[in-house]
Amino acid sequence: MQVTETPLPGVFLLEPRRFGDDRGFFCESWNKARMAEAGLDYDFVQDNHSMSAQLGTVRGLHFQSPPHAQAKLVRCGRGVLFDVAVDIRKGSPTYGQWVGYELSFDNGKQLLIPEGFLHGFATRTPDTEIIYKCSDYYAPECDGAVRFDCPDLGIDWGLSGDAVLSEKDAAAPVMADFDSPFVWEGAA
Ligand SMILES: Cc1cn([C@H]2C[C@H](O)[C@@H](COP(=O)(O)OP(=O)(O)O[C@H]3O[C@@H](C)C(=O)[C@@H](O)[C@H]3O)O2)c(=O)[nH]c1=O
Repeated sequence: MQVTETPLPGVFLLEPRRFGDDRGFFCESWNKARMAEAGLDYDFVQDNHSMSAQLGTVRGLHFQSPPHAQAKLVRCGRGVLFDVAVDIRKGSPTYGQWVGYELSFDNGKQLLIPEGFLHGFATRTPDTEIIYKCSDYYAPECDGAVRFDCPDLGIDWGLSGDAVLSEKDAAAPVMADFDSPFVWEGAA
């Protein structure tokens, strides 16, 4: 597993080693003990899998607030998506900054997003599947969102038309109207 920290400290790009043979490939997409040795010690308790039919679907930007905040380990099961993390920890030197990476079935890359970040993605192919591990269970009462196209964030999603959104995501507030429940606890 190649592990690379992104420009947002705490957010990591993971590239599992793929063992190819005549049948296809094999990879370990998560190995708790090995990742703990690399400093990424997470207890994931829920796996999520969604499919977005239309190219240009955006899900996000989402978070769960404490006491049910979630770290997530994200990968693409089919097609291509653009995955984004945004720092929303008040007082963080990188508050409001984002990183985005193309995750695809072909490249096998994964994004590790800790608590205190928004997460969202845009699909770059039809019928795109995302699979992600979460460090806490779904808690709808802690569910929150920020508009994916908030001008203060200025995320370049690479969309060629209007995004396909859920009603909930279309009604999400922009950063200026959003009071983050997360506070930066200092450099690790
Ligand atoms: C997230 C979630 C949803 N649901 C249900 C609630 C609802 O009826 C249906 C669809 O939920 P949503 O519209 O919130 O699904 P979606 O917009 O795909 O939400 C997800 O987006 C990505 C970007 C994330 O990071 C996730 O944490 C999650 O927020 O699934 C669960 O049962 N468990 C879950 O963990």
